[in-house]
Amino acid sequence: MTVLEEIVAGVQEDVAARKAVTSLDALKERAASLPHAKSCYDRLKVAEAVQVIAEIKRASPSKGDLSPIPDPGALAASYESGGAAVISVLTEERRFKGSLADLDAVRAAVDVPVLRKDFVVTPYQIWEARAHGADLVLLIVAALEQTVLTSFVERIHSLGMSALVEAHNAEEARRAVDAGARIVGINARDLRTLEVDRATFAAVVDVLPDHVAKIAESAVRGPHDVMEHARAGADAVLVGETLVRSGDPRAAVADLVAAGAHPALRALRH
Ligand SMILES: O=P(O)(O)OC[C@@H](O)[C@@H](O)c1c[nH]c2ccccc12
Repeated sequence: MTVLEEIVAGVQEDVAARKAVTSLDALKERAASLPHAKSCYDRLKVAEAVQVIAEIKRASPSKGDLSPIPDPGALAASYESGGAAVISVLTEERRFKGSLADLDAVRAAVDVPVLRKDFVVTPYQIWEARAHGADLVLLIVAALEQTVLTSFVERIHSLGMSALVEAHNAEEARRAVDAGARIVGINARDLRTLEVDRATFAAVVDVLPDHVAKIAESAVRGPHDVMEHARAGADAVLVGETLVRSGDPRAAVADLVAAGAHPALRALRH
């Protein structure tokens, strides 16, 4: 079994347990009582500057515990005040130590769009995302068959949310586009092996048509990496570990945002 398959097996058990407590109808009712999801595409595909998606991440299978996050809402608010365009919240419980409670805390604390980052393998999780106030939902190409991927993208869009469809190589990136994705993430970390290759984004991005919002995910250490991804054509970067370990998350986000808005990049982006 790959790491990805192991994580998905755990997620399936956890979803079954939550389903026994909260019915799909209850989720739908809760979703219907909420304000509409915020649109994300236009915020991420901004000609003037590369945007920052800042992640609330407690732990990971590759690094173990990262940094204690006693108050995810407060951390998200710091990210927002540093200029993050979107806040990503890991909700996978076993390996990333996230939860829907984290998503709730973040949703209550910020106005910017919120991404539910999990291993989505059933439509129930898409309804959960909406019922807990998410605007954007991650889908991982490597975890889903093509027909399922396509139907999940449609479901997310039909609920007024945006799908961030994650690929790790050119074939997966093509599948993301074929599935109707308008926002595609290219992950430098291979979720099957957890190995990181920072050159992945530049190697894969050319597969994506112009209209797609292109997100460089994982292993961004600082402003230099933002500039590098920007030159390769990124519209946004998604950053977790560097921010949660920074000690000053507002300033750390602001540094990345400033790099993304650097005048030298502007000419490239027009
Ligand atoms: O902490 P990093 O290296 O900055 O990475 C953030 C994000 O890209 C990573 O958490 C991630 C990308 N895709 C995922 C899919 C599932 C879980 C986690 C992820």
